[in-house]
Amino acid sequence: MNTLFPVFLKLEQLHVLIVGGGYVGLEKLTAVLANSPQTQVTLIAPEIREEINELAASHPSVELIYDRYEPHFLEGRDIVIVGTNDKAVNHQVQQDCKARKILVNVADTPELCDFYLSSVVKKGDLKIAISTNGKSPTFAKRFREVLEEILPDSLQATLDNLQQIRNKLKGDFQDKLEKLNEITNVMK
Ligand SMILES: C[C@@]1(CC(=O)O)c2cc3[nH]c(cc4nc(cc5[nH]c(cc(n2)[C@H]1CCC(=O)O)[C@@](C)(CC(=O)O)[C@@H]5CCC(=O)O)C(CC(=O)O)=C4CCC(=O)O)c(CCC(=O)O)c3CC(=O)O
Ligand SMILES: NC(=O)C1=CN([C@@H]2O[C@H](COP(=O)(O)OP(=O)(O)OC[C@H]3O[C@@H](n4cnc5c(N)ncnc54)[C@H](O)[C@@H]3O)[C@@H](O)[C@H]2O)C=CC1
Repeated sequence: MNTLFPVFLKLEQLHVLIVGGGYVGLEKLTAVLANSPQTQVTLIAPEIREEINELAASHPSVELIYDRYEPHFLEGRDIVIVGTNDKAVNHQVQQDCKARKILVNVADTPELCDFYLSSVVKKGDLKIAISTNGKSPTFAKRFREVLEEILPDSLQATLDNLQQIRNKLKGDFQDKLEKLNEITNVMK
């Protein structure tokens, strides 16, 4: 049973810390910015990949710090993602976050994660997050590709129309609900 509880975070209202500037740091920073490009992200590592520098150059809200992890970097952070190549450091970050009640993702250690990243399907305003409960990220990636392929581009127009209708509908909550259920019945 997959007991993970899905939410869609307003990440652009939060401050994210990424510890590690290698492939994992790059992958996670890319995932953050692809969804929430204006997120305040601080990434710290003694060595930082060139691609991360390029991303930071095109995203003013990303700050890079060339330093080793120290607990004081957690100050003011809401969410932390850690993926250094030093397991002891990753573990230390996780413990420091736990002590401060900051949610933490330890990229290659599911048992130390408070949350997992998901594969994300996007069609305009429609967003679908996929979890395999950590069983197979590669399956999640492939399934994302399948959904991206089959979802029509016209979905955005449908959502825009439905929003207009929703805003125009009069009556109480129950009336609106019935009307919207009726209109969208064709989807079944
Ligand atoms: C638990 C979780 C925690 C977390 O990282 O949040 C986790 C853990 C681990 N990933 C590993 C490996 C890989 N991860 C990917 C890719 C993605 N991994 C992502 C999420 C998650 N990965 C969380 C569970 C999500 C779920 O429930 O399915 C995605 C969806 C989101 C993202 O990272 O942005 C993103 C796809 C995005 C997309 O394209 O749609 C690929 C494939 C590739 O890169 O092409 C590989 C190599 C192939 C393979 O192993 O499958 C390893 C082994 C490390 C090792 O062997 O050392 C572990 C550790 C372990 O499993 O123990
Ligand atoms: N490359 C991949 O796709 C995956 C890698 N992993 C594992 O994740 C870990 C990281 O992988 P990569 O990013 O590829 O490694 P990498 O070697 O490319 O990068 C490691 C990063 O950690 C930083 N670092 C080291 N000590 C630090 C400290 N004390 N404080 C802050 N930053 C520190 C380094 O400066 C560097 O930026 C490895 O243990 C790897 O086995 C897990 C899943 C996938």
